Amino acid sequence: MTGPLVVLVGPPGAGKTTVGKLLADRLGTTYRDTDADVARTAGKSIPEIFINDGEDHFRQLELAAVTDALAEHTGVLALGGGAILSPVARSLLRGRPVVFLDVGVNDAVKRVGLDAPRPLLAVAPRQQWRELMEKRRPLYTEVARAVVPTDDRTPEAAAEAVLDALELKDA
Ligand SMILES: Nc1ncnc2c1ncn2[C@@H]1O[C@H](COP(=O)(O)OP(=O)(O)OP(=O)(O)O)[C@@H](O)[C@H]1O
Ligand SMILES: O=C(O)C1=C[C@@H](O)[C@@H](O)[C@H](O)C1
Ligand SMILES: [Mg+2]
Repeated sequence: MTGPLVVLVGPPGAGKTTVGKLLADRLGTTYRDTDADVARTAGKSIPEIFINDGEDHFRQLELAAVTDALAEHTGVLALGGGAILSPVARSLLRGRPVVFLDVGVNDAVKRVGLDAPRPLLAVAPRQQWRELMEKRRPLYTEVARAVVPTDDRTPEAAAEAVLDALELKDA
C-alpha cells in the first residue's frame, strides 16, 4: 500500500504537529497536517469553522481532508485530534503505519495552554480534555500500530521513539 510513511494520531497537545515536523526533517520527507488542509479549503481558521459552521461541518471537511491526504501523501501525516471519531476514517487507517502519541491530562493541558485556541477545550480545559480522552482512547488505540507516550519527553525524544516503534531508524 503506498501512502504516508508515518501517520500520527492523538489528542490535542500530544504533539502531532510538533513531532510530525521533526519526523519529516529526520526522514527527509514532507509534512502534511489535515488541520492545515481543512483551514485552507475552508479559507478560515479552525476556531472560525467551529463558530460559523459548527462541529458537524468541520468533521465533514476533515473526513474529506483525511481521505485525500491518505491517497496522495507519501511523507509524514498528522491527523486532527478528532479525525478518528469517524468510522470511515478508522477503516481508511487500517494497515497503515499509524502511531498514537499519548499524553496525560497534566502535560496536555500545560501544552495546549501555551498554544493556539482549541475550540473543544475552550471552557474547562482539564475536564473537557478528560472527557474527550475517555471516549477517544479506545479509538486511538484501535487504529494504532504503536503507542508512544510523550509525558516528560521532549518533542525530539518523542520523534526518536516513533522512528524506533515503526522501525524507520535506517530509512
Ligand atoms: N513533547 C513535548 N513536550 C513539551 N511541549 C510539547 C511537546 N510536544 C508538543 N509540545 C508543545 O505543545 C503545544 C501543542 O503541540 P502540537 O500543536 O504539536 O499538538 P497537536 O497534537 O498537534 O495538537 P492539535 O490536535 O490541537 O493539533 C505546542 O506549543 C508545542 O510546542
Ligand atoms: O481533538 C479535536 O477534536 C480537534 C483537534 C484539532 O486538531 C482540530 O482538528 C480541532 O480543533 C478539533
Ligand atoms: Mg496539530
